[in-house]
Amino acid sequence: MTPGARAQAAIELLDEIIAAAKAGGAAADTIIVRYFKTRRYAGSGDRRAIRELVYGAIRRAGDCPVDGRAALVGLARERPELVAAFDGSRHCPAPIGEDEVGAEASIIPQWLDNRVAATLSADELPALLERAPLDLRVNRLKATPEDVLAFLPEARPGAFSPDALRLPEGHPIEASPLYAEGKVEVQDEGSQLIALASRAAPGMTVIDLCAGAGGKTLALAAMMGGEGRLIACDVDRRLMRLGARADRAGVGSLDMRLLDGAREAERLADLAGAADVVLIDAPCSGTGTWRRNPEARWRLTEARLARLTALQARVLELGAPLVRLGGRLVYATCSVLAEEGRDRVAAFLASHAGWTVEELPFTAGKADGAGRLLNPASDGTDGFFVASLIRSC
Ligand SMILES: C[S@@+](CC[C@H](N)C(=O)[O-])C[C@H]1O[C@@H](n2cnc3c(N)ncnc32)[C@H](O)[C@@H]1O
Repeated sequence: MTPGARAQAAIELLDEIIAAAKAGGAAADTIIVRYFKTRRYAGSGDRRAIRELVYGAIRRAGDCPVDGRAALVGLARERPELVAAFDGSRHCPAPIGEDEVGAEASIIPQWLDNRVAATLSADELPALLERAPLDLRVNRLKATPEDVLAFLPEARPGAFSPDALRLPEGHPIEASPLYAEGKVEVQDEGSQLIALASRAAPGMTVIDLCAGAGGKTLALAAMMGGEGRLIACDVDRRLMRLGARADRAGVGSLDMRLLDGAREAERLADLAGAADVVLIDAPCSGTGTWRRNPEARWRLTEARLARLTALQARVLELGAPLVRLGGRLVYATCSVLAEEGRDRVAAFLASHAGWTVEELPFTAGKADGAGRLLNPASDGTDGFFVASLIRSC
């Protein structure tokens, strides 16, 4: 494909991605895979180049551009070599008009500027959109970091988590026997710290209330060393993928509960006051993971954020009664917004007597209300808020 045809393909893809973001449709990655399935003439070099253009345009636009052309013209204003691809020939985009400026460059959607500024400084913002590193968690059920390092000398130990290793970008770890044998999981070091915050240990009863596909459940299982009771719950069917992942990771017994969103409390009634640890990795805006998912900025709206904060309050209400006296409630979000993190926990503490705040077992992040806030610039992790509360009566 010519540079112009690649630019045209990028515009078409961006049009679809923008429409999907506005309508709550498929993710950018899914749209790109689908697009190339029906265009076999695009070789691997074309695909790589088009993908790079699409993500370049997404990363530089905090607000959703009016259309794909505006998104790519904005990128071309920063990359003069791309302007020539707009030459108007067959299968190529029309030349860029003199007064055509394209989508504005920004990191944060304008409506969120002040809210992000409440927790992060201006020099911490660019890292929210920089490429994420490739982190591994060594699965202690099957290996030690030393075992893994012997096979992966290119890996570097993480800065905070004893089980974290960082690989060079693009490393094909998923093709490695270490991965196939369940000795390592791909997991951001920040996610590993959320599991560590739980202080889960052998013999405990641990509930992962919002387990998703089980990334943190597997980390909890490794901390428990195969002893105790681990219960993974979620309202989303992707929880069912956890069985195969747990087998690969050598997790012996795991209670999986697919919850009905309207009747969760009923399904959890037998666990009231029973848990040493309840982890609530709450559904959130994902502002801390924009570097992996930059188009999520185009999907977030004021109304969606309000629905999420209400849901966060609800899952806290659901999880708190499951904690035994002296047990621990760990609340986390992969968001840097105060309303999803420190304000959520402050509201919980203000309306629930008998909970005390506990120090977290790591130094990453900065103090933020009752918890700590990790961010890519200072910690090299995704952005996370996490707090640990102990039930005292
Ligand atoms: C941040 S994700 C969890 C990610 C997961 N812990 C991991 O490490 O991969 C939040 C999860 O909360 C789940 N969720 C939303 N509402 C819920 C509810 N009422 N009860 C339990 N889980 C809920 C979502 O389905 C989603 O999987």
